[in-house]
Amino acid sequence: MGCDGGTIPRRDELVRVKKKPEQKNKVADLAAKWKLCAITQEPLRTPIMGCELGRLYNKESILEFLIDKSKFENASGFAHIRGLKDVKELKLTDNPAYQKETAKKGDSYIDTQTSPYICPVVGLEMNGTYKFCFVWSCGCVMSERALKEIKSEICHKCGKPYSTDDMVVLNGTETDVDELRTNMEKRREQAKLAKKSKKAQKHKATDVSQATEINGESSSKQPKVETASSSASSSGIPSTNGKLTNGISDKKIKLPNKPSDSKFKMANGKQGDKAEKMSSGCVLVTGGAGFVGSHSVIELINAGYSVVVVDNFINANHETMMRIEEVCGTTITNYSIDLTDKSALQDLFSKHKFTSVIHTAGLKVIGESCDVPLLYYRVNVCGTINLIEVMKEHNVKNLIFSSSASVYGPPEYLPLDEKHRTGRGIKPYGKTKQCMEELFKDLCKAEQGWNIIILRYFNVAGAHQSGKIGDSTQGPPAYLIAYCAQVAAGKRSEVVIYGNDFDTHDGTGVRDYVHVVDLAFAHVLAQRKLEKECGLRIYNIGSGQCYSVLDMINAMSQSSGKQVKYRIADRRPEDIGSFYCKPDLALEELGWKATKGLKEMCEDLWRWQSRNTDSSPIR
Ligand SMILES: O=c1ccn([C@@H]2O[C@H](COP(=O)(O)OP(=O)(O)O[C@H]3O[C@H](CO)[C@H](O)[C@H](O)[C@H]3O)[C@@H](O)[C@H]2O)c(=O)[nH]1
Repeated sequence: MGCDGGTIPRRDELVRVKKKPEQKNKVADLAAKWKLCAITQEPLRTPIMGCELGRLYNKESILEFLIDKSKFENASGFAHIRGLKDVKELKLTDNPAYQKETAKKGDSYIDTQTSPYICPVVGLEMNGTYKFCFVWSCGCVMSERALKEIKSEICHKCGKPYSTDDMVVLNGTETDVDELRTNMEKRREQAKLAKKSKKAQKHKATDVSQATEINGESSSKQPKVETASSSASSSGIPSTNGKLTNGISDKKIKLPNKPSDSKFKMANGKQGDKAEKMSSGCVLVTGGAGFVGSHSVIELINAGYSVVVVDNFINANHETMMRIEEVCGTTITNYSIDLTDKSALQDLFSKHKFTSVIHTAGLKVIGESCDVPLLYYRVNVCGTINLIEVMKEHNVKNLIFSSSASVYGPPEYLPLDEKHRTGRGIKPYGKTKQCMEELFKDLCKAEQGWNIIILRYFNVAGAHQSGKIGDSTQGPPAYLIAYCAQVAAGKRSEVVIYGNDFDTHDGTGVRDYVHVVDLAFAHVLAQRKLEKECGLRIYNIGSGQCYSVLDMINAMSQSSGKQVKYRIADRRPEDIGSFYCKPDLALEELGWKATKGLKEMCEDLWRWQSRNTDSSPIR
């Protein structure tokens, strides 16, 4: 019975042997690297981004990461990503043989051999078996074999020149990553030096011109910061007899007190100061480093307001703040705060006495909002709710809100007036705006004392006349006119016209374009309206003028002196033929109307575009 005769133990039961190291599942590792986002480990989906160390990410995850790094346990591993400028949207080539179904079998089965993407030159699949790279300057992805075979310094996919230092190996070996890190540091150091030398040159130029002035030519000139008119003229804004561009007389600029010390970290690296608490109050501009925000800050300062800026600087640039200061000739207190961080907002409001808030911050790309609606609702809606709650806590009840004409959806009649119904047939971006509009209406009904002006922007175009401020949003342009400017500048090969069979004068889509400086001035007039306790008001901010896609292409060709190439393609799904407004109410109640036409829009945009190429600090 049993084992009484004795069981002979095996050697490994008697002798302690060194355990073999646990074998890594190489297949799973490969799948993770090439199919999952490096930060969140979620399946990769377009738009896919690449960093300078060659890792792959979902754009949504990058945005989430930049908004709140504390949520990510592995944040330290991605410290090299400080903003959207530190990642590139990858231009991948679809694999015609790839079947989505194969890859959609869930967690249990990941086929590492088929990939949705291939090398555009030699057709190899991007599945981890072969080495793949992307070009940092243009984002085009191809296999290493293709690069060896072509041996050219022109990108085969987009035709732009590149250098070998520009190549980023995707999911490379440790040695590759070390090399990439060195290249990244070199690239960043070079950018820093270029910025420094540009600044030094500018100072030199200013010193020379000041010396000339002191030497007699114009020594009677007032220092730049004293009046709005002087800052206006320095920025190229026509200012005659102390009047601003829009015919309203200017006042002295109220300079914010110089910051000294505080627990607050200001975005411009300066320290805040409790003594700075302004008794007279000032205007808070959220998203003040963004496209509309930055121009609004300039117009507000020109009109004599004190301004504080908050921005999360994810999609905006610190350089923009410096340029606004340069254009206005004054320092601007600005903080790097995300509106989803309520406690940071509370700190900010207890530090400053704001009289009103101009709320331009938010995510704004319609197409992207369809891919990542949750993010859009969280940033646009939750961020705004945080802001409103904190405003209420501090009894700040004056608000100007950046809404969008996209709340109207397909027009039932034209031109669109403010009574046109909203909310039907609109995309998530428009829905977030609509949602906030409804909240404001309900809030004003329920609680006394709120003054809220909703500005529904039509198609914003142009840039500041100085050529220093414009739309510095990262990534490919999300709207037509910026696209035209990039084609003129040679950054893109052609404009794709989405449909030429609309019921319009030339068959291409017609829109209502408004110059960003005009639009910014609408915020100044809205601010004045708020001061008169206006309750809830909604205004269309458009020119009321219609221009087609071809009109825009021709105008940009003229302003730039370069032929903007185009080709006709199918309509975008659900695209609208004509979309323009009746801006009469804004004229009646705010005294606002667009003053700048198509030519000025294109000329100003071209000035900005041609001075801000990839080599400049604003990328
Ligand atoms: O590469 C392009 C881009 C656009 N278009 C066409 O150009 C016109 C304008 O298109 P945009 O994408 O520039 O602008 P939309 O009118 O579609 O949407 C814009 O206007 C809205 C308000 O009306 C919102 O403000 C929104 O954020 C903004 O992108 C349309 O006819 C469109 O089909 C092209 O032909 N090719």
